[in-house]
Amino acid sequence: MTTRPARRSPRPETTRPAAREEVLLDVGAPAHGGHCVARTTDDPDGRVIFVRHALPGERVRAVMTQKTSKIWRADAIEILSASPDRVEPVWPQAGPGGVGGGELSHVALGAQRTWKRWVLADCLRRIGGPDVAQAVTEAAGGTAVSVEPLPSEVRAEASEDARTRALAGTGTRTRLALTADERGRFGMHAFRSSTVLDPGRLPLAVAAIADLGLTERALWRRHARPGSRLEAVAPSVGEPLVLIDGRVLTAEGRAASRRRVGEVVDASGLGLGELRYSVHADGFWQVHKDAPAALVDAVVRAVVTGSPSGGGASLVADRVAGTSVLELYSGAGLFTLPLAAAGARVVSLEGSAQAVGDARRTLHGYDTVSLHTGRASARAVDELGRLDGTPADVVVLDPPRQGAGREVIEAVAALGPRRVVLVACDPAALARDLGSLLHSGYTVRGVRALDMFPHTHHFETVVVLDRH
Ligand SMILES: C[S@@+](CC[C@H](N)C(=O)[O-])C[C@H]1O[C@@H](n2cnc3c(N)ncnc32)[C@H](O)[C@@H]1O
Repeated sequence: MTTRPARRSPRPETTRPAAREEVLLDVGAPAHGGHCVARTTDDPDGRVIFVRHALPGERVRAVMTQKTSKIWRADAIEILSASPDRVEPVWPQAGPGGVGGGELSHVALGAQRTWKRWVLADCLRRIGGPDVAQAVTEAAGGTAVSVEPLPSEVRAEASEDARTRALAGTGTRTRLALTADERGRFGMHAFRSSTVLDPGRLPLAVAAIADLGLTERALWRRHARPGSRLEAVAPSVGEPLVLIDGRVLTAEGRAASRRRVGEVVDASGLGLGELRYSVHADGFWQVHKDAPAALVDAVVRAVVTGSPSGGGASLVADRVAGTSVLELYSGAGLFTLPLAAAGARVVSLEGSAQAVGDARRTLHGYDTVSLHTGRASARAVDELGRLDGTPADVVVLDPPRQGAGREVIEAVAALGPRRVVLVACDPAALARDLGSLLHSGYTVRGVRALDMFPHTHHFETVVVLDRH
């Protein structure tokens, strides 16, 4: 997810307990959503409390933050016995009672990936069921799927400089959203709340955004009303842009003449050189600076070889030519371009007309591509999935957080492509979508998980399935 944190529906205001209530908790395994399962120390069989800012194996003092008939939540405020994986948080303002979006910043980066690995396996088992869990484990070589770091984190974690290692996973977000408080100062929402807090120096953002002083400088406040939304974008080509309530500004705060930015993705590992995109500054684009290249590599390899991993530069141009691909949830054409450049015929479907407009600009030179605007549905899959009357060879899906859902997945299976490549930013939705595919004649061939959102609980998974 994400992604630029996707536009959200109105924030669920946490049902805070009327009086402050503190509890002592023994913390168990991580659960999907960035918290751990915990129970009070005096009642190990008692009701589960989902605790944030803690680590498995810790004993913590926590303050209850939500108590409903369905869920009890708490924030760890004092660590009574600390996990060896606990570190000085890279973003203290995202700690207990703080802003959302950095909920794992107290966890060593390697342990964050172990956490996500556990959550993926747990979702596959609990939500997908034993067949789904087993199919994915077998495709991963008989073990739980590892969540891999992206190149920036690999470099930072291997650094000889302790400070660089400690800051690994920071400075990588090229998109960021803020909201103005009642005084017009830009900040971030507290977790599950409409309250706007000062997020500090925005450590997860790339330097080009962090250096804009978005939360401090009067330059930006001048354009704000209470509740104003600010989006900052640091593209791979050119200067950053700042959008305040849709108005586009340069890094100096002057009105900008462009709404689109250029993005370049290095696909030389696939033998495709540099891919050039044109995208609206407020449109969807993968937020980690390494994510577009990592995902393009995984998805194109998956389409061609059945495995999202591996090397071999010349593999694409040799083997994708003539392949027909139906791509659903195609955004601004992140995967459409390399697939077309490699010689595939691509029919893509995307819900946002603006994103399809961007893809048209990027892909204007390709007559092997047909771009459609519309909602992914069984009917759309049926209508678009046959190229020259023959079902597409491969279907690529990269749905939003809620997943593709049974209707779309069953329509894909009914179309009968020989291969399906499913990209998922939510492991629970992935488990559901995989369950539908496995029960419709597909088998898992390859899987890869990428830590595209360090210091949060989010990650991305690419799964390849072949028809049996
Ligand atoms: C996770 S993004 C992936 C985009 C692209 N693959 C990328 O990585 O840049 C999901 C995309 O699905 C689109 N979308 C969301 N719901 C949709 C729906 N019901 N039908 C079609 N597209 C949808 C969104 O506009 C967004 O562009």
